[in-house]
Amino acid sequence: MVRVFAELKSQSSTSMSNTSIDFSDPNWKTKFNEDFEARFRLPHITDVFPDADSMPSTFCINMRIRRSTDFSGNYSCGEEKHGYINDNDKVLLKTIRYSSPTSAGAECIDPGCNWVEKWVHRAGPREKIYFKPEEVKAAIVTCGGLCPGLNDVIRQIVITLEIYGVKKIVGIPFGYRGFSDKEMAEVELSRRVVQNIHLSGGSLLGVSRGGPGVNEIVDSLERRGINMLFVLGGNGTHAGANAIHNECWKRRLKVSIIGVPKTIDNDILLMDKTFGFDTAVEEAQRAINSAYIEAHSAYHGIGIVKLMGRDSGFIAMQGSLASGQIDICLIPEVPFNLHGPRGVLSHLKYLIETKGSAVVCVAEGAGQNLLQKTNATDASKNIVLGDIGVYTQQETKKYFKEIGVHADVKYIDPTYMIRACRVNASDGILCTVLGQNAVHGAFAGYSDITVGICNTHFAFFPIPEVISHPRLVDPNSRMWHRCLTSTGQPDLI
Ligand SMILES: Nc1ncnc2c1ncn2[C@@H]1O[C@H](COP(=O)(O)OP(=O)(O)O)[C@@H](O)[C@H]1O
Ligand SMILES: O=P(O)(O)OC[C@H]1O[C@](O)(COP(=O)(O)O)[C@@H](O)[C@@H]1O
Ligand SMILES: [Mg+2]
Repeated sequence: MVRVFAELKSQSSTSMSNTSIDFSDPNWKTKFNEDFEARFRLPHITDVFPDADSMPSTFCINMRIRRSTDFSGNYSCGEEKHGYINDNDKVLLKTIRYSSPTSAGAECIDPGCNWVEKWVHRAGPREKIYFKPEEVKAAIVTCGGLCPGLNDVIRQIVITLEIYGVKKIVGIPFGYRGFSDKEMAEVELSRRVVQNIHLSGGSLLGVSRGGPGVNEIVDSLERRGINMLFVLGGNGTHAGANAIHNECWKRRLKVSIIGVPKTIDNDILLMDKTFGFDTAVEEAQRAINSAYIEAHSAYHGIGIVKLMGRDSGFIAMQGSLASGQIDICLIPEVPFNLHGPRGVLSHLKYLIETKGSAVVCVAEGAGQNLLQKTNATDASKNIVLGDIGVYTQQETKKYFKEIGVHADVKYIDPTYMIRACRVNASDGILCTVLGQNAVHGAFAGYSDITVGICNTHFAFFPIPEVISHPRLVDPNSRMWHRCLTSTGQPDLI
C-alpha cells in the first residue's frame, strides 16, 4: 500500500499542518474532509455546559424582503431574509483549482490534482445567543507590539457590545500584565469613551510583552467577574488566549475568549491579511520613496530602508511591489550573501555602474545568519534579532571604500513610525468589521476562536489552527516572483 505524505505548504496563506493521507483508500477524500471538519469545529459553550440556554438575539436586524430581477429586468418577490448568519454557513478557504502539481503555487494533495474543497465558518450575528447581555461583563486587552487599528477595533467592540445591551465593559491596561497579582485598575469603556479614539494610532489601553502565567490571568478573570474576553494580539497573544480558554473551561467557567489577530507582520495563517498591514505597507512606501529620492539625487547614491518583519517578509515584499523603486528586496524567507561575486554588494556595484543609484529594502528578520547570535529573548520569549539594517549599511560603506568607488549611502529605519500611525481607509473598514464579528462570535457562544477575512468574506477560525506556525512568504509563490520581476534582482547567493 503506497502511503503518500502530503504537506500542504506551510508557507502559504491557506496552509494547514502536515497531513498524512492514504490515497489508496477509496474513501480518502471523505476522511480528509472529516479530519478537517473536526479540526475546524469551533469550541462552543454547550460543549462544556450542555444545558446552557439559548435566547433570541438582542442584536436587531430589520426584516427585509429579498427582491430579485428576472432576465427582462422585472422585479419578483423572493423569500424573507432575517439578516442573521446560520451556524452552518461556510466560507471557501481555497479558490484556485490547480490543473497540475507543477502549476505555480500548487498545493496539490490529490494525484489527480482536484483540489478538495475546504470550508470555514462564516462570521456574523446569530439569531440565538448564549449570554444574557445584562449578565455580561466584557473585557478587552491589547498585547504584543503596537499596530495601526488597535483603537478602531476596541471602539467597534465597545459599540457592538452596547448594541447587544451590555452595560459592563472594561479595558485591561498594558496587555496581559494588567492581569497580574498587583492588578491594575480596569478602564471603564463606553461609546462615549471610545467615540474618537480611532482618530489616533496606538492603543487606548496600552500594550506590553510578557506578563503573568495563565493561572494568574484566569484567577484575575474570576475575581473581576469577566465572562467575555476580547484579546487583540499576534501569534503569542493568541497562544495565551488558547491557554486561558482551556483553563477557564477546565475550571468550568462560562467564559468566552475571542481573538482579533493584530500584527503588521501579517504572519497569521489562513486569512487574507491582518488589520494594520495595508497601512504599514502604505507608510513603508513613503520611506522607500524618500530613500529613492535621496539615492537618485546623490552621485552614486544608495538608499537602504529597514522594515519590520520578524519571521515574515510581507511588508518588505509588498512595500517593494507598491513603490516600484526597490532594486533589492531582502526577506527572512530567502537566504542571501552580502559578500562574494553573487552577493548583494556586487549587485549594488553593478547597479551603481549601470543605473547610477540603487535602493535596498531589508526586512528586520532577513539575513540573521550573517550576524552574531546573542540568544537573548524579550519578555515574551521572542528572540531579539540582530540589526540587519545597520549591518547592511556598514558593510556597504566598507565595501565601496575598499574597492575605491564613491558611494553615498543613506539609511532609513521607519519601523516604529510605521507601527504608531493611524489606519488608512481600507484598514479602518477591516477593523470595524472584525470588531463587530468578535462580539457576534462571543454572543453566539463560541470560545477559543479568532476572526479574520478569508477570500473577502469574514470567518471564525479555531485559534490553534491559526497559530500552529507563523505565516511566511513562500519563495515559490507568484507574489514573490512578481516582486523579483519588479526589482529585477538576481539570486543573491
Ligand atoms: N506560548 C505562549 N503562551 C502563553 N502566552 C504567550 C505565549 N507567547 C506569548 N504569550 C504572551 O502573549 C503576549 C504577547 O506576545 P508577543 O509574542 O509579545 O506578541 P504577539 O502577540 O504580537 O505575537 C505576551 O504577554 C506574552 O507573554
Ligand atoms: O520593539 P518591539 O515592541 O519588541 O517590537 C518589534 C516587533 O514588532 C513587530 O513589528 C510585530 O511583532 P508582534 O506582532 O509580535 O507585535 C515585529 O516585526 C518586530 O520584531
Ligand atoms: Mg509575535
